[in-house]
Amino acid sequence: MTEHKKRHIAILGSTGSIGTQAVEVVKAYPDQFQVEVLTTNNNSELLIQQAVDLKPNVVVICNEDRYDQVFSALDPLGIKVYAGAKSIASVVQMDTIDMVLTAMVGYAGLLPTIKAIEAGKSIALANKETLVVAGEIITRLAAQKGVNIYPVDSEHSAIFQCLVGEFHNPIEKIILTASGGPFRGRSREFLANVTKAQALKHPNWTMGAKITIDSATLMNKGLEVIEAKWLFGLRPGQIDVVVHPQSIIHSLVQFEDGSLKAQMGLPDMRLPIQFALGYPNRLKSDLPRFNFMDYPSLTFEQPDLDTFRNLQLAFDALEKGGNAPCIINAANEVAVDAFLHDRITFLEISEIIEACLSKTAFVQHPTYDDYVRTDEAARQLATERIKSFV
Ligand SMILES: NC(=O)C1=CN([C@@H]2O[C@H](COP(=O)(O)OP(=O)(O)OC[C@H]3O[C@@H](n4cnc5c(N)ncnc54)[C@H](OP(=O)(O)O)[C@@H]3O)[C@@H](O)[C@H]2O)C=CC1
Ligand SMILES: CC(=O)[C@@H](O)[C@H](O)COP(=O)(O)O
Ligand SMILES: [Mn+2]
Repeated sequence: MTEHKKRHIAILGSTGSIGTQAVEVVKAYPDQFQVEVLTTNNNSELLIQQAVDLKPNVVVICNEDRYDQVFSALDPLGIKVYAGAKSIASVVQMDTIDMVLTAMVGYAGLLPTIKAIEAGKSIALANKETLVVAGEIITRLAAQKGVNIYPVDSEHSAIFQCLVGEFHNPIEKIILTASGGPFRGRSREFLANVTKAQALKHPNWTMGAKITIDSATLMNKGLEVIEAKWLFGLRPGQIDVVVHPQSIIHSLVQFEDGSLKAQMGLPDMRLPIQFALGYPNRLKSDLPRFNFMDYPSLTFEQPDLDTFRNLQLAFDALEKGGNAPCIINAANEVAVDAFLHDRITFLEISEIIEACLSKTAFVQHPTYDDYVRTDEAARQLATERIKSFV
């Protein structure tokens, strides 16, 4: 990015946790960024507010029932308004966009990311589910189109930051840090009775509900292991997880000479967001600084894979390959939603994912259509399984 040319950004999921922080970042650097597109699922009020503030060319509201409300607020300002999920997949291809930040949650991120890459847009990737579901076709397509994917996820941003200046040096392994979530150190007996209110209390990060539950089950770390494989071209044996309850070291790279590089900082997503949006420049910021005296000990533990089954299931899916990660992602999305609606217990989340992994038809070399079919089949199986619990 030159100092004179603004980067034109589409923020998909602008009303969520990452989306609102991205809006904060772009507002802090008006000479660096121009927002072209904002999208939301349902949150018409916040979308209107953001659009009045940032004056994008286009907004998309997925929920078609709210189109009229958004249109009547934004059309007089000359902002185009579209409705429906399909519109997101087409607006990302607009000529005026340089970079697409994928900050929507879940499988819904896959198609817009494919369309954005097809149109040659740089990707700032928060939506880890995209790479979990279809990492092979996404990375192949990005390579074909010469598109860079910049990680936003804090661990992957940390690894990317460690790799800057080292891209010619092979990685021996990476170490993803995990907070351990709100139930770190707890037994399965304890987990049997935990509530959604307890699971939604992340010790270090304020995030959307789905990823917060994933952190509590350690599925977030499992998804991140798979995300890392595709982002950094690693074999399963090159990815370790260590529990680091303070979330200060965001992850590490070990090189072939044995040297370890880590990226550290206070847990604040605005930093990885602005690193991805501004790459290769580090933008001067007044975000709070880390003080060693506030953290007299940084500690590390082994993850407990017997208690937190989801992390093991994600390693299993990674090892199996093909559509297995797509299966666990779909089952997890359905199970987490059911847990958030008090329809299943915390431990039943893993039971559902395990059942879907063993019962959904396996495809070794999936096409995009295979992923769509796998996602549907695994969701259906998970839904049936949930009904059988009631
Ligand atoms: N939050 C964080 O700190 C981190 C998040 N991530 C990843 O970033 C992504 C976003 O997470 P987060 O911001 O926490 O999530 P949120 O739930 O806070 O926000 C999700 C955003 O996506 C929109 N959205 C939800 N469902 C759909 C859909 N089906 N189609 C289109 N848009 C949709 C939401 O709209 P509405 O407001 O109407 O619901 C909202 O704007 C996830 O993939 C997550 O794993 C990664 C690292 C850290
Ligand atoms: C902020 C971020 O990147 C999250 O993915 C975070 O890592 C969640 O923390 P844990 O999954 O380690 O609890
Ligand atoms: Mn993360």
